Amino acid sequence: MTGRTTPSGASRPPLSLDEYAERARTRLTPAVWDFIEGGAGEERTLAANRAAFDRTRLSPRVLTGAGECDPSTTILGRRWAAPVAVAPMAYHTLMHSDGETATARAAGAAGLPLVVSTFAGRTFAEIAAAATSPLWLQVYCFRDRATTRRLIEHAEAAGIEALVLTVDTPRLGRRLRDLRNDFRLPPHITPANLPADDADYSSPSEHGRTGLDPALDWSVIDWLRSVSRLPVLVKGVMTAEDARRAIAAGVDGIVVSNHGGRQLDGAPATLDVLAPIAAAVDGRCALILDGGVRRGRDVLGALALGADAVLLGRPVLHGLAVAGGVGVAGVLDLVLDELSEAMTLTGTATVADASLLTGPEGTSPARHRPSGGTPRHDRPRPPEPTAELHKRDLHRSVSDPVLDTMNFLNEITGRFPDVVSFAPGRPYEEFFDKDEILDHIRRYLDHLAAGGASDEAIRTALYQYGPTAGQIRGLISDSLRADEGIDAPPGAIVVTVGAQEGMLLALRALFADPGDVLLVASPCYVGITGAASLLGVPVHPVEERADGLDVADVEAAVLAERARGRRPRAFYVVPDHSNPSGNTMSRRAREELLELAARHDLLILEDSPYRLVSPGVQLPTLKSMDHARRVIHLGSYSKSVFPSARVGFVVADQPVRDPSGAESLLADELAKIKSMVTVNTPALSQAAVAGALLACGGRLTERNAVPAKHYGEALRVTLEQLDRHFPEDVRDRLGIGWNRPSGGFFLTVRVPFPADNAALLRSAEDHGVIWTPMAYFYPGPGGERSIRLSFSYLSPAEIEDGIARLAAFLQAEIERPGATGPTSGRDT
Ligand SMILES: Cc1cc2nc3c(=O)[nH]c(=O)nc-3n(C[C@H](O)[C@H](O)[C@H](O)COP(=O)(O)O)c2cc1C
Repeated sequence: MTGRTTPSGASRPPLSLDEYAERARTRLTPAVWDFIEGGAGEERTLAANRAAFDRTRLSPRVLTGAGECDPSTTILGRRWAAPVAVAPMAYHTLMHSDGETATARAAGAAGLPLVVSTFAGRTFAEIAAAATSPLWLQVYCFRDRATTRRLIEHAEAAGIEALVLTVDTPRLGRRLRDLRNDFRLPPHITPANLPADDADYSSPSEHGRTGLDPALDWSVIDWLRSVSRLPVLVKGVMTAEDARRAIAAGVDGIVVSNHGGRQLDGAPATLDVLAPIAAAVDGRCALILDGGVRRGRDVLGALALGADAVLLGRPVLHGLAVAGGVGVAGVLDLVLDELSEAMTLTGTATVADASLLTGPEGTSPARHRPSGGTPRHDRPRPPEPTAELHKRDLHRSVSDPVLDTMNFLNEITGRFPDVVSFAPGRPYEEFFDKDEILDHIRRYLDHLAAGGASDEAIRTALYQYGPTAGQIRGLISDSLRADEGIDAPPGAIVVTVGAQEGMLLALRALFADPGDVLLVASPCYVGITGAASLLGVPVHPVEERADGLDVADVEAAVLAERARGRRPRAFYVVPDHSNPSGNTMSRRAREELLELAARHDLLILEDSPYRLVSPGVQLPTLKSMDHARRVIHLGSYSKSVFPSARVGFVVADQPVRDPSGAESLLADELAKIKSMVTVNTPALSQAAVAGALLACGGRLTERNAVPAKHYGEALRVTLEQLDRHFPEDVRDRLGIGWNRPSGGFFLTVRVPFPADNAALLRSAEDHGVIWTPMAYFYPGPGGERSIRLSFSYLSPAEIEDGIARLAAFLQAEIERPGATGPTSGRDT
């Protein structure tokens, strides 16, 4: 260790990060010192960062019984020894020839992550070989996106775990010290992970001006997601509003940063903007702060104001300059030691408790006020600390808006119980008889007895765990043959808890590689996109045209994904009376889709729950037309029997060969997965559905003749009322239109204004009618000016009343000033 010589002649390690800085200064050339130490302009922001921490006061708390403190924390699912990581900084090789490898080794020894700069001086492979703790990549987005993409791909190949997009650098700030020094990198200092071609990296500011993309907007997050599946953080957010935008863009974390005062001089100190940003973020993603952290207690101060962790910048470079990796280790150990001291003296047992501390010159939060003069024996026992979970530590799907889609609707329905609701896609309740369910179960038991089953066997079938793939597969197989022309042996069927479980099983089994993509017709039933989100399956929406799905669009999507190096694995579609659009694929389109599937080795997930409750003759299912076993058919009895049974099924007759050459069916593999999901579909539910199938000889079309007529009538009344309120000339003038499905539960109405949650609220509040914004069903942008009307749950009289209310709402909305301006997304 290179320490200074004390008056007594002994060399001692630095006792503070400032001492490290002092020693580093003497070891570096003035120009390099200025390069790392300097800020932009008059360095007001640089100074403000530190001053904000200097103002911070932490109140000591005594006799808390906290004992040994635990500074460890979990960020993006990984345990860190303390809430500190090394900030991304260019060219560690300027400080020491080992550069980032030394830093990575020291960070690993301390159990802290390193954020590797786009301009690292050592290669990702070298850094990864030295690292033993998480590595993240800081990303600068270049004008040439291909360079950025390759950078990310190389980093991913080396095992980088997250991307930190720096968003405060459309150009480099004017750093006067560098300008005065005419600072240039020595020829041997180059960015090891960027192309060494014609780019001149010697002047960072000059390269920044020509290389960095100055026109980035929030869509860059989508772009990053399209090139990488890694978590994405944005670094450089300084306002609550931008934090909200970042969350809306789907980031996994935010770094509150002013780039260590090196960009906009005059920007506030990061610590000063932290609290409002933390309030806006509200635990929805990881929140990290950097700038001016120079002591362990600064870490605690940032945590107290809502940060989950901090990045340490310049002090790491100081350590590196002083003694290479040993110096970095010294710096990190010192910070952790100081943090431990601060935690212990403030009675902060864990980092979660840090939120209870005082902020800068703040006051102690009420939770920590002493309990006053209450006599000891009367005092209530302090409450047991409850386990507190953070959303950011949960799987990212729980923050996916898809999984939240229906919350707003439910909330509105609860608040306005008297509205006419065109929202729920539910069967009409008048068709249910409270005693019929018992008859169904009785009939099934009689059927088992008639088949020779003993009382004991029947008892077992009803009360015990059952076969995973289901116990009514024979009846389902017969019914599919009678009703749908689908020839599926019982062994090719798995009985599921609703079609929803079928989707989950099929996706889990089929999507084995991160490059496998699910294509979906869009707008799309949220059950499938939600399941894909749970499983981390990437989704590529294929947009329906006004008159339905065009198979050429599916092919274009297949080719586009192939060009990106991903494998389109399956296409999900509701061919008949689709939810949500109501469209039906023509026979020709079905044939074309099957041909396309054969041509491109694509599987089709066919989901068709509305056929058997729709009037008239239905087109053949894709599965009945499928002679090459390309179609996996997802079935549901929710509409054709009743939804509370939660019984569905999958027909998966695809042969699966294992390495020894043995063959099974995909259904067998799905059953294995099911054994770890729901074990088996409840026997009671299967018995009820079986009884219903037996009652009609498996012919659900016959059983549903009356409901199908009713739903057809509901559709007719809905269309008739729309026509009545908006005759052709009126609807053309107003810019309103709708499709005319031939069955199902839904239709789409196009409107000339944004049909968003705010409009829905006005519709409920002022006009007593509810519908579903079509945008809910688009995996990407789209549907902003369309609504879904569901007519299945309403009587003709309610529909008549509801459409009159809807007409009044549409009229009022069109007359609202500015309501019919353009939207950013596509309309349907
Ligand atoms: C020499 C130096 C190089 C830097 N290079 C980068 C970089 O390549 N990418 C980036 O996002 N931030 C970069 N930063 C900013 C840091 O990541 C961080 O925001 C800042 O240094 C934190 O402030 P602190 O140094 O006061 O701790 C750099 C900072 C310094 C001092």
